[in-house]
Amino acid sequence: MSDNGKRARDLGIALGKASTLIEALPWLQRFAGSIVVVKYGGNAMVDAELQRSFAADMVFLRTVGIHPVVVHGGGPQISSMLKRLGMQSEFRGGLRVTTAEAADVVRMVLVGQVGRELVGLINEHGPYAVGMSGEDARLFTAVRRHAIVDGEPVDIGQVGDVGYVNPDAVTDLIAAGRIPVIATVAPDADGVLHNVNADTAAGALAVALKARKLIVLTDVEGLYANYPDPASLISRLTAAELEKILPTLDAGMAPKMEACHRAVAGGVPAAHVVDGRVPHSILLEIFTSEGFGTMVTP
Ligand SMILES: Nc1ncnc2c1ncn2[C@@H]1O[C@H](COP(=O)(O)OP(=O)(O)O)[C@@H](O)[C@H]1O
Ligand SMILES: CC(=O)N[C@@H](CCC(=O)OP(=O)(O)O)C(=O)O
Repeated sequence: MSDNGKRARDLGIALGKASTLIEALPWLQRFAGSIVVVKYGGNAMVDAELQRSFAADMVFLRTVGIHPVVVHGGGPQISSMLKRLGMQSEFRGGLRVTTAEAADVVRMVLVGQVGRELVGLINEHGPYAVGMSGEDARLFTAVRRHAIVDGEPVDIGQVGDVGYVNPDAVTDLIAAGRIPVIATVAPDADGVLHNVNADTAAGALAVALKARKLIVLTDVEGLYANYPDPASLISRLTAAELEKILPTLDAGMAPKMEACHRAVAGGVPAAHVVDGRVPHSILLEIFTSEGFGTMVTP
């Protein structure tokens, strides 16, 4: 390539970067000062490089004046620990059957392992992340729930929905410029520990915090009308449209889409499912005009 050709190419690349930055301006203005709840899922968190880019994204959001709140899962990590301990691990209707012994392992893995690792990765950038669980300052009060299998309710032990949220501890951390990193175990009204699905908890927390957005990361591009046909990816749907297809969804997607529905029905202006396998997918969703993944609106 000639010198002129190289210069033209370099200029083209530089202009492309500048246009990406300027495209972000209206979104930076729109979302400054608002809370974004991000659900970081087990399957999108198994790759070390992706974990690092996720941590950088959270710090990026904080640095531009958005308040990220991380709710994390850890399903694969819990399954692997239960296996190491020689304990059975079974899912019914997308939820883990949780005995009292298993609930202790869930807490140990989510709070003591997955949460700690995420906090550590974010804090490589500065003293930002503080880990907590649904047990801290009564953040979540769980109510026992059943799994629905073939249309019938089935007892699956110490598994809870979020009955009540007291978000004060989270808002205190936000006000102090921290990034809350939340594990989703929670006591019920009698103090008994329950295992709460992380998508479910993120939806309930987004409502309680009056978040501007809920973003659920996963290991597919978004919601497919005809899973796994890639041509059937839904980029946008309303809560009413989602309500119609919720009963038809498979175990993996059901809690995510239910959480999006709960958030939007509870006043959150937009809920998104985005591909956590793509580095910086959260930034692409928030700061580009096209968005990314599936968006649910009221
Ligand atoms: N309609 C659908 N659209 C997209 N994914 C679906 C759909 N139905 C089922 N799935 C499955 O749901 C999975 C995501 O759920 P899950 O594995 O529980 O995620 P995570 O660990 O991120 O919480 C996808 O990998 C996909 O296999
Ligand atoms: C009741 C229930 O199923 N709880 C989940 C909690 C963790 C979770 O939700 O993790 P992911 O987001 O990685 O799936 C579990 O035990 O696996």
